[in-house]
Amino acid sequence: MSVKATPARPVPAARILLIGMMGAGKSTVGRAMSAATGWPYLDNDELVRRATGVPTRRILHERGVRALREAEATALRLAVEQPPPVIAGIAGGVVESPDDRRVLREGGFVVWLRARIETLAARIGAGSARADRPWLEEDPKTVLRRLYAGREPLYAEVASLIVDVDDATPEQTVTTILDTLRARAGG
Ligand SMILES: Nc1ncnc2c1ncn2[C@@H]1O[C@H](COP(=O)(O)OP(=O)(O)O)[C@@H](O)[C@H]1O
Ligand SMILES: O=C(O)C1=C[C@@H](OP(=O)(O)O)[C@@H](O)[C@H](O)C1
Ligand SMILES: [Mg+2]
Repeated sequence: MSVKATPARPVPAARILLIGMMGAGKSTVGRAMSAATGWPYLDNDELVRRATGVPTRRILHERGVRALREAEATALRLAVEQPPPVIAGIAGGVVESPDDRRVLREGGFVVWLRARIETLAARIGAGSARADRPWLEEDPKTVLRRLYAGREPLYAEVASLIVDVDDATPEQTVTTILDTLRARAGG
């Protein structure tokens, strides 16, 4: 399948907030969208480091899950303060907080990159992608299933757009999102 190299019309400036489970492709799609649009991409990991001075993995190991969630909630608030156009990759777990769901809904165009457990496990179950994800020290599929069961309705609740990413390249997902923004702006 070919991907449009040049958008038919300019995409209206937006604050795009990418959400979804770890391994859904938030960082990859965010960077591909940045390359396609020239808009800046801010990743949760980078925002956490900016807010706390410490990488996400170290926060988890040294201060625990509560501290990591707090840092990721702060990162979300930094993301929604950025003037559009901007793209941000939001931590997978922030939807578990009602307050953070409100910040998401009010903060931008929320895109849920939805993927099956099998897709997530295949993408993060091995190699450096797994090493970077402290949550997956047990069996990845078991962890993913448990987390996803609680989060699926919450992602649905906050999403402005849902994109199924299982069979899409990052570039195809970018095109889907940008086409939707253009269409919603009347073009
Ligand atoms: N559409 C895709 N097809 C195949 N692999 C992908 C796709 N999107 C991401 N990946 C791979 O999956 C892994 C996780 O992607 P990443 O962007 O880090 O996800 P997230 O930020 O949502 O946790 C990376 O190794 C990445 O290269
Ligand atoms: O889903 C989660 O609970 C988490 C996902 C990770 O980010 P990615 O979604 O970029 O892997 C990171 O925020 C943290 O380890 C928690
Ligand atoms: Mg990521």
